[in-house]
Amino acid sequence: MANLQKSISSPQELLRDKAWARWTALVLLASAMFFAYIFVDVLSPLQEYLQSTKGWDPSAYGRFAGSETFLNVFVFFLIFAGIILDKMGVRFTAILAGAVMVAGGFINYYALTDSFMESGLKNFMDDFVNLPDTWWNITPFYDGMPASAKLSAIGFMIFGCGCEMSGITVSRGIVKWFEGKEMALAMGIEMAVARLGVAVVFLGSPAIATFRDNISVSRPIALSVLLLLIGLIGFIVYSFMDKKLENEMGSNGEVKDDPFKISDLKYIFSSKVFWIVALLCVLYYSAIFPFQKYANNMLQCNLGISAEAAGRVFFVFPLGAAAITPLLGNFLDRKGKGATMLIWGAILMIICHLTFAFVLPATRSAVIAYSAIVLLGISFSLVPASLWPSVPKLVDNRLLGSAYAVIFWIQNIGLYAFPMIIGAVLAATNPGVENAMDYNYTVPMLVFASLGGLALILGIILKALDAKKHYGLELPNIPSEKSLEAEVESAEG
Ligand SMILES: C[C@H](N)C(=O)N[C@@H](CCCCN)C(=O)O
Repeated sequence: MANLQKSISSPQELLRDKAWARWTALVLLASAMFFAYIFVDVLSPLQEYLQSTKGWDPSAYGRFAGSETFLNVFVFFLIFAGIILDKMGVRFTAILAGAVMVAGGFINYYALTDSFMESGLKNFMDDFVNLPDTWWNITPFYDGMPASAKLSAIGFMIFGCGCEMSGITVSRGIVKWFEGKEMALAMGIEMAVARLGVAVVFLGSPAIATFRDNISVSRPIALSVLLLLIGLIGFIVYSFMDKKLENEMGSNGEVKDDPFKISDLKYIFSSKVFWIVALLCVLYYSAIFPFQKYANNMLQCNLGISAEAAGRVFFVFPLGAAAITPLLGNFLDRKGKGATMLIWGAILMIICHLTFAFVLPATRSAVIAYSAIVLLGISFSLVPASLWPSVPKLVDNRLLGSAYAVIFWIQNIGLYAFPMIIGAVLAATNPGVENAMDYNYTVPMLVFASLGGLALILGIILKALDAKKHYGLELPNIPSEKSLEAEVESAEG
């Protein structure tokens, strides 16, 4: 109805009504996310080389990997990012987020260069950036951690602020350009492009690091900082389009929201349906991204194969998700069924993790491994394709940036905690195991399956609540011609 009212009161065509313009805006926003996701995982396939050339043992690597979410979770950066987004708008926040990613990326690159190793800063990091390594220590540094890992962690945590800030800004930007149009398809394409970034990196990063048999871990990271810079330029170009659209909206009598006030955050925090979505998000994603960190080794242990071979099996996961997410987004735009898709996504995830827990160790079958990974890819399309486009149906537009930010913040807590929890569970259930190929992953996989079980319960509650309160989660984003005609008739008479 809101869209219909907008179209009744705004006869002049806006920039976002032109297909070429809104899809160009999407290309600019999605490219920046593609480059960001490349950076997120650029070092993931290089663990072995980080150890041999920079002395990073598994704990140094683990602390570095966990640092990405540190400032977002513990310094509440994501909450501030949401407030900045709602107060300052998409274009300011996009450029800020892009610049923060470049700055963090550059620090991470510098930490891995020879110049850093010869600098006074290295000695400073060795001597002064130390914290006692006790069991409760959740900081990204510990005494004895290589200086390059410490500075990399600082760079990565700054990058993580920019990356998550970009994530919420891009979602907000897509709503701005695609609301009432192909919104879920656009979000699906944006996420698909990001997944391609992850797939590209697992093949490209080792090839670039070992170019001409001269191993350099700083080479792929230098290239990805360059890509982040291109992403920032994309955000700057986007900001001109955003400005033009906003000017048109102002001069066209387009619905103007009340300005955002921080006290309005109480509407988000007091909304029951918002909490259900946020909890569903943290439970579901905690069984996906942290699983990704252990998947290679889990496949190695269950199938008795090398890390490279396991990587090739797991490669179909981001690729499959990239292929299916836009199709499901398109389905959601035209047919709806968002809450049902969330439920099916959780069911498929439970089946996959239970297969990894019980069936794979018993059969050691590559066919079963591939089938489960493909199913998980479908699950990882169903949930993101329906979750993110559903948020605008639950939250007022002017609070949308903050709403995405709070969901990301809660999700980031899970993303920070679960890699550690799973590591601890793996160690506790495999006492005395020394060879990394000999781990039994049944209990960790059961933990992931339980997260899926809880997400499923929340999905069912969400669907029931939607049926009662009519949020429209099961309705299409693009109103059918019939329903538009009916609305026009009722508006006229
Ligand atoms: C990790 C990040 N917080 C996240 O949730 N990413 C989502 C995409 C959210 C939409 C970004 N515009 C993902 O599925 O990767």
